[in-house]
Amino acid sequence: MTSNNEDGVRIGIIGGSGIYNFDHLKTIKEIYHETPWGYPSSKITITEDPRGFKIAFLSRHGKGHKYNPSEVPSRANLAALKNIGVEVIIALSAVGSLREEIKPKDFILPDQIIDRTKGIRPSTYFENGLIAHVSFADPFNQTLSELIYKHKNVLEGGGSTLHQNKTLVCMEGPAFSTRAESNLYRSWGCDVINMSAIPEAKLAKELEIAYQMICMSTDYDCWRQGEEDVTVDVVVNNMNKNSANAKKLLEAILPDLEQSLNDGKFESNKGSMNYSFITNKESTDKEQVKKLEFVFPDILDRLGLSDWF
Ligand SMILES: CSC[C@H]1O[C@H](OP(=O)(O)O)[C@H](O)[C@@H]1O
Ligand SMILES: Nc1ncnc2[nH]cnc12
Repeated sequence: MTSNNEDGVRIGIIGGSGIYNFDHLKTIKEIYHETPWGYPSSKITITEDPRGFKIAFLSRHGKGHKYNPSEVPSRANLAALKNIGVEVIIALSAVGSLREEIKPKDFILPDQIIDRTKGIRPSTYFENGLIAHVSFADPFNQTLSELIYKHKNVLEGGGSTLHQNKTLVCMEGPAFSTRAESNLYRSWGCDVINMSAIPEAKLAKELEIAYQMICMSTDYDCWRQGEEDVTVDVVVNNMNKNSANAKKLLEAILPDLEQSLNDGKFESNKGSMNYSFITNKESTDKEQVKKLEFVFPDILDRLGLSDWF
């Protein structure tokens, strides 16, 4: 399978609960292709901004919100975006707040994750005879986080605050947390909670994509006395209010992001996986290498196996 980046798309946006399209930009086309890891959760919409820059939008839970967080085909989602040329992803997510000072309708840029998923989500491209261990010490891209944070005043005008460098706990779901769990996460130093950052952030690292999640607070989960416990109703109501702010923030970020891409500020991710492969040549599985060509067209060169096919 070959790379398909003739559209020159370099930026991807993943929409979460309550954000199922990015329709204030001009739609150029929709793409829905199968990847070696199956179909993505939705068509990818290729849009063009006023400066002629192409942006790919993908809905994490699919049209009409049909995949629960454990079912989201994250490997296909990230592979499809990488295959069309995406180098940078901004992922949107509705989160619960575990801190008094992070109010519903505030936005958060996490810099750390605690993984409380249960191992039931496929979360690597490197298995079955081609193994690699990616460095995941810093799950988000700090350059991207800084770039987004510079535009915090876009939100402050509307009374919301943008918080930076917070710790996100990603739980399995789909049921929300018990009160004891919510308090436990607070005692661990977690600031916000969702069900979506894992494996998305891991897979983005494996694909050498600069990835930052913009979290939008919708509720105080269930730890806060006197506050309504989280329900889908509360999340959806507050996401309806958050989505206008999310689009405003994205509009402010995009010109800056495009300039940074043109200036090569995200080049350092490229080639980072070269230090992660561990399988020796004799034990490497050819089928697995073929599969990975979809996301790494130069995988044979990288593995020193150019004489293979
Ligand atoms: C609809 S409430 C729980 C749901 O909301 C968040 O989704 P997303 O991250 O895609 O915005 C959270 O992670 C859960 O999946
Ligand atoms: N309280 C919460 N727990 C997990 N995911 C969420 N998404 C929005 N609010 C949430």
